[in-house]
Amino acid sequence: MTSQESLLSAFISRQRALLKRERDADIERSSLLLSNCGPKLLEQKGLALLGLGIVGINIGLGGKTLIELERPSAYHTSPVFPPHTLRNGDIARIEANVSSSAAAKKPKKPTGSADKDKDAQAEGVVYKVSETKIVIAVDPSDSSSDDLNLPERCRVVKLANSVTYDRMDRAIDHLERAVLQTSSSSNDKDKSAPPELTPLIQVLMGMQRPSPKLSIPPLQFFDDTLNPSQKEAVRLCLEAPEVACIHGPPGTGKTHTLIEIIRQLISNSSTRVLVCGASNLSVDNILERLLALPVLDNGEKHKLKVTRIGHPARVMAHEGILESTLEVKASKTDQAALAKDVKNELEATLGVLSGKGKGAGKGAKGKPRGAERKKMWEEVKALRKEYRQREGGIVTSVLGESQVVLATCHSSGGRQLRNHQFDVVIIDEATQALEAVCWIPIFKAKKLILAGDPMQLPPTILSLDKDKNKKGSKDKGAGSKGKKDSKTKKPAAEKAKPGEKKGATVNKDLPNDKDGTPPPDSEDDEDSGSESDSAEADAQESPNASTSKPESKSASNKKTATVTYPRPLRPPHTLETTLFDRLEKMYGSSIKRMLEVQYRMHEKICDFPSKTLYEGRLGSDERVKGWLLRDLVLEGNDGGLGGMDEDEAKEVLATPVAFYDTAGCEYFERIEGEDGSDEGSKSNENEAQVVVRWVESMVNAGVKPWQIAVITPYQAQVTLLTTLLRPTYGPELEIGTVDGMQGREKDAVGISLVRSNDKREIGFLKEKRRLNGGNLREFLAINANSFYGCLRSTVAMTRAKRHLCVVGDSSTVIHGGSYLKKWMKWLETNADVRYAGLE
Ligand SMILES: Nc1ncnc2c1ncn2[C@@H]1O[C@H](COP(=O)(O)OP(=O)(O)OP(=O)(O)O)[C@@H](O)[C@H]1O
Repeated sequence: MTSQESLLSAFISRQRALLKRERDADIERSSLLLSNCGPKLLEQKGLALLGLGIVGINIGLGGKTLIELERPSAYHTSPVFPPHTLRNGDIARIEANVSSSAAAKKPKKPTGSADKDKDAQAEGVVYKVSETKIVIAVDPSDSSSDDLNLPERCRVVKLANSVTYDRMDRAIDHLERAVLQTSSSSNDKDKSAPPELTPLIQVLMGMQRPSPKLSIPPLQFFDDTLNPSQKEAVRLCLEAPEVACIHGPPGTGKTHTLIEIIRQLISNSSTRVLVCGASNLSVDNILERLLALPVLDNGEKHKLKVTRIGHPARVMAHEGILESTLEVKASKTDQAALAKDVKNELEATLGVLSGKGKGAGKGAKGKPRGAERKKMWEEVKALRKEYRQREGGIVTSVLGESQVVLATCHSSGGRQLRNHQFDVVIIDEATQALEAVCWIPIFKAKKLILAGDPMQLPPTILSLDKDKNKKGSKDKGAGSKGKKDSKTKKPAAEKAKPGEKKGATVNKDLPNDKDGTPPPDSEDDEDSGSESDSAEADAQESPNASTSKPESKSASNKKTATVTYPRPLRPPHTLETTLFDRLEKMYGSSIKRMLEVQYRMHEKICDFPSKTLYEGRLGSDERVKGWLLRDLVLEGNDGGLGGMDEDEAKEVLATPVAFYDTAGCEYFERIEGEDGSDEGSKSNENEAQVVVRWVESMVNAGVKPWQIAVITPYQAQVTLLTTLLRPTYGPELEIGTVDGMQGREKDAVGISLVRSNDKREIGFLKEKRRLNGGNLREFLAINANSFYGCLRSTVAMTRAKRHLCVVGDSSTVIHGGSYLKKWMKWLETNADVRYAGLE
């Protein structure tokens, strides 16, 4: 084996081992839950829906059987489901709804076990879910769920999603076969010819340098309002032969820039673009903006030919979204009528067989049995085959005509896109996607554009939590995600001892690197610098310059070391290292552009993140840099000053950043745990009262509740604040962890930091990406002993547009590592500091 081959093998083995560990952690989490909890408890935890009846059986794309379930009025007073976590794409099982007492009499079988009661259950994917109806798509090729002999009364239980892992594993197998040019990977049985080793794959895997820039004609921007850094990013992406990255800090117009790139790419050629996102929301966000655009084509206005694969997360947001789905488009083709006849026949036969859907005349008890049933199943199989063939032709023609196809990274690996190739693949939110999931669409194109912000939240990794739990980590806040942040400066106590290889404890069970391969990618080549390094060292180099110096390295490195790019491929240290991170490290700034003007925040709100996270280069657009609540209220917020004295109101509204410091007040946190251990979520009653007073002053001064959000990292504090604020201000005032807050912004944002104790302990607030985090995400954290079924929110200082108010105990928070220490110092100097106890 050459040294390059052993390097590639080491990288692939590490990816596989990390993915396996992640899959195991996920399975362990689900099966622990499923085997430990009865159905009632599962429903309470949002993982099951009980007492459902089947109301319809239809056929969806791919010949899948769509089983519709609702809450029958016979069992429930309300048809509305209780709160649950079943979402599109989740794997779920429909099973008999036996009562707990009946189940207790039977010998116990773990609900999550593979040993299935085949007669009374079917496994599938959540296809659609509304307040009152859930549709599960069952794949007929999974023979165990073919017979649909489902019970009268069912429940739906959420299962571990192995499909995602299977697709990622296959992508890594594919990668191995491509880079080593073997006909089979060490992991799979596929003996076909190895996939083409394109220049893109070679660049991504460090086998060749990026090729010289493409020469492109002078650019005519569709949107001439793009700022210079956005235009630069567009140019970089168009000129890059293989790969380009856009670094978009919060509110800098990342999506805006991507839209221009897509328009440029498809404007004058037959270029086809696959646009992927880490989440359905990010895909829909781009789709919505594309649908709003007219495109000039031969002098005439035409809508873009856009197709969305998979089910949109927000169907109602834009009427065109649903119209753009492959499903709806396919149903409108000329060939669709023929397929529809087959589909109707198929649905009718299935209805008879299940005794439920269309064609079921005899009721559940009159379902055909024996030979008659067998014969009907043969018919179903033949009809399904015919339907699939017809439908396959339709799908190919719809996709073939599309200039832009949009899908999540995961769903780009589905049957519909099999054998479809594109010129360019764009991955949005790439800094929140595992590298392996990015490879699913990468194989479908010759060129890759990644967009994201490595300074916001990394992908959620469950296996890191396991490691942390094993190591006795105490804090189980939203930060039970892994801690590693490639840019996070660690406080001295957390740094490795001299000679100790960082990551050694985490990776004990991973395969050793072969001789001669570089050590795993770790934090040791960065971020060991002093606290003050970031801002001043940043001034030395432009992030957009093609340079041989690394960006944001430790102070000493920055001052002395010159790094030669490209740097070799390294096996990842953790799955939190994204493809974006890795490429940045391998090729430096030559393949990346940072967007440098933000359009969201008052410049004061932007100042701290800019200095500490973005090397002081995040500027504010003229229109937003000075905007205050005062302007909002006085200029047509149709309201008076809510009874507040005008001068007083003006003062309240004229402050971009306020800090209520509770240091010395002894406003101590409370730990919400069954056993009172430090494991539980935390709340802070006195601090919550300060937040209430802040909200009161805002509203009294004329700010509307819908213009305000309160964010806190702890679920217990969210609950407390909700109890205190909701009765007065209603649901318009957003509090904490609502998943719909992802990517949102508010005019006034209050952050309640909660932590205050005399031990000076502070847990997951340490993660600086979490504080900056542009995305609020829900996170179900589970460990071996207990289930934290709460939806957590990310504290996001960059959500605020005109006013940010921080409430917390600086004397505790200052011990949360260098980033928080810096933040507390910054607040002391720059914010309007109000000592909570005195006011
Ligand atoms: N060149 C520009 N001129 C004027 N406004 C702009 C420009 N670029 C972006 N914006 C505005 O800035 C806001 C943020 O843009 P966009 O949603 O594209 O940013 P983003 O980086 O994708 O956001 P997020 O931080 O949520 O990821 C939008 O209101 C957008 O209209």
